[in-house]
Amino acid sequence: MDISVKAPAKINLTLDVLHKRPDGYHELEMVMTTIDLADRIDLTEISGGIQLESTSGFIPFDDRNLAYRAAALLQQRFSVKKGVRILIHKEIPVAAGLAGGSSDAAATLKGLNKMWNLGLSTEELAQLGLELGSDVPFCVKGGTAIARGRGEHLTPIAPPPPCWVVLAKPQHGVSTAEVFGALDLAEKRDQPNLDAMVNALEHRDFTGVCANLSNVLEQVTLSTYPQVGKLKERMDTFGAEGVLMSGSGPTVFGLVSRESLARRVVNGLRGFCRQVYAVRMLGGLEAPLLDKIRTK
Ligand SMILES: C[C@](O)(CO)[C@H](O)COP(=O)(O)OP(=O)(O)OC[C@H]1O[C@@H](n2ccc(N)nc2=O)[C@H](O)[C@@H]1O
Ligand SMILES: Nc1ncnc2c1ncn2[C@@H]1O[C@H](COP(=O)(O)OP(=O)(O)OP(=O)(O)O)[C@@H](O)[C@H]1O
Repeated sequence: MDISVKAPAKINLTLDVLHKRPDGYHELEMVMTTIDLADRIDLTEISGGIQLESTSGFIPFDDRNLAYRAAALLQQRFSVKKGVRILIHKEIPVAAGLAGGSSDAAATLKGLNKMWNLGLSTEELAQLGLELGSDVPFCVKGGTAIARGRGEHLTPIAPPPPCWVVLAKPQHGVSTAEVFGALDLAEKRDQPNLDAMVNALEHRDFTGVCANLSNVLEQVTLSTYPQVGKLKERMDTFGAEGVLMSGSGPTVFGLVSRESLARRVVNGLRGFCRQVYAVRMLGGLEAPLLDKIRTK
């Protein structure tokens, strides 16, 4: 059986770091949502082992790849003898703060659950996903959610109102571990107003969503990479109605209510940045409409 799974990127509408935990991770509180910028994972059953190919040369092809590790985890945990060839059609920029690798891992877990008839629930897949990375449980479930803990305690909330998301990814990538490592929790920081964001989402209040975009990691990444700040300024100047860095960065996103304005922002940014995209929010649409697993 061949299976094809869509693996959408996420953005963080808010991101707060509450404290550092004894296990070295940080306790987070954030609002995450999926967007219609997606990799596609094609899975083909083979007699044994794991083979991985990708349209992108920028990702590892061995057991450092999160999709590879997702397949290996299922093989080991459930004594699966069958193998799989994984083809990753890469559209999400790498090391960008958009959870590209995590979403590939989540899609691989979901696709192989079906291909190998494992009968695992979404909750069980999310728990397995946490062994691969903090963003994987959210990527398994999708939609729009408050994420707490390392990112695995998920409360579904209302999706953002329909709008355009313009993304600009500077040429360099960013290491998530380095950004968390450079965060000084003793320093005063502008913490997001979670209630105000949730309220704006519930009321489909686009202006309220834009006004409450906030990410405490932004200042950390920005101080190492001033280009991120410049991109934010330009996005704002060209007319984006709300602008923020996603996750640990360096991708900057702008929310725009009208398509014509989204085009203007994209055209404006193209002179400064090679990787610019305009996509729609998914945020909850994907569950019924796209879900996602197509059997060929
Ligand atoms: C920044 C976010 O993208 C926000 O959505 C995520 O928190 C990062 O998720 P991720 O890339 O799946 O992160 P992981 O692969 O689990 O962790 C990478 C590194 O980030 C740091 N990390 C990550 C998550 C977390 N809650 N606390 C941390 O301190 C740790 O140093 C860890 O070694
Ligand atoms: N399938 C994959 N796709 C992209 N990167 C991968 C993949 N598997 C492993 N990686 C490695 O993971 C690192 C982070 O890449 P990724 O694109 O997932 O970052 P990110 O979008 O910043 O993630 P997050 O937002 O979850 O922190 C890269 O250095 C890359 O080499």
